[in-house]
Amino acid sequence: MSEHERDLVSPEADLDERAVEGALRPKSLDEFVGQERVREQLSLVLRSAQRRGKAPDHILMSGGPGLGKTTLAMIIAAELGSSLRITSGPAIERSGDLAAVLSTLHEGEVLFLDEIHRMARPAEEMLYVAMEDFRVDVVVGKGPGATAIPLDIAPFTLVGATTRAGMLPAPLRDRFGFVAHMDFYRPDELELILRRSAGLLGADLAPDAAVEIAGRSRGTPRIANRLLRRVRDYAEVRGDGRLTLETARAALSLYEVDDEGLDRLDRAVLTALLRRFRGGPVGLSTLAVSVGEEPETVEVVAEPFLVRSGFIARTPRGRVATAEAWAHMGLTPPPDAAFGAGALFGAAEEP
Ligand SMILES: Nc1ncnc2c1ncn2[C@@H]1O[C@H](COP(=O)(O)OP(=O)(O)OP(=O)(O)O)[C@@H](O)[C@H]1O
Repeated sequence: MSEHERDLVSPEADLDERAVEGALRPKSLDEFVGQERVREQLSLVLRSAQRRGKAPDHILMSGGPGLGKTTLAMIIAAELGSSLRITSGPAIERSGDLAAVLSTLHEGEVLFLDEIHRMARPAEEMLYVAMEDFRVDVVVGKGPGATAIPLDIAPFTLVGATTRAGMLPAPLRDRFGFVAHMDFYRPDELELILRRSAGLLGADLAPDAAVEIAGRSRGTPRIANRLLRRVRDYAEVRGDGRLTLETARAALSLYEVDDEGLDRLDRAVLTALLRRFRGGPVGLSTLAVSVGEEPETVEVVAEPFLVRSGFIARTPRGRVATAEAWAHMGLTPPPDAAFGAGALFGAAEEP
């Protein structure tokens, strides 16, 4: 499977794609589609801070890639009328890296720290103090002679983002005044996002084509916008430029993204599980070998969405196809199919 094919339904983006995405980002909370609860909560946090004339509490956003965390961080800064500084956990390898960022912040600035769970441990401790007391202790010298020189920093608001809130140490989590949990988007929300993006791209998107693309976008705005760009390409080259239902279907079938948003790898895994292993249970490695992939690829790339969509269940005895998987692939389950024989009943998840 080529990189390009897989990229179509991956929730991650490379630098080139992020540059393209910039043009499609909503600029205010009102423009931000979906996540109603988060939007309402956030709006309250920001308004009350503005009334008090203070920087709002630190904000943690948790949720998968492509759900709009960076976009929201930009909106927070814009709503507060302040500027945004962006860094990420992997970029902070030593506490000095963090000290350099913190000590150059201006009053009221918003610091967006993406993938905060991947920050170096010593930097974490420095961040605790900075968040609570707006102070950085800079250590000068080494060994027994080392001394910590306290340095005041400007009051700021930290916006941390993580795909795994559970992986954050409790002392760090506790220092956030508000945690925004970002969920996958409903198809009607994705439809709105697609219409908005089409408008910005100057594309003529038919309402039923928006429904079609939304249904294949895995609940993720980034994937929706990406599929929209591919359908637009197709419409421009092979059609008259209009994004009709027919064009959307033809384009997505060419790119092998099916009506549930499964791509070739997803379908290969399901086909192997159903045809070769009669729906399982089968171990991850055996399943991976049968589709010619590394177990890790199957586990990390394909499985999470297959499990989330209810096509595969992870049981202590291995992977099992559900009734939905048989139906989606247009196959008839054998009478002794695992999902019917109580294999799923009461089964705990495999670690
Ligand atoms: N609620 C939304 N309304 C409209 N567009 C959205 C929304 N959420 C995300 N998008 C669009 O989806 C794309 C990806 O969003 P964003 O970069 O904010 O995701 P992210 O959660 O920060 O992802 P990552 O963790 O990979 O950085 C952007 O082009 C953005 O404009």
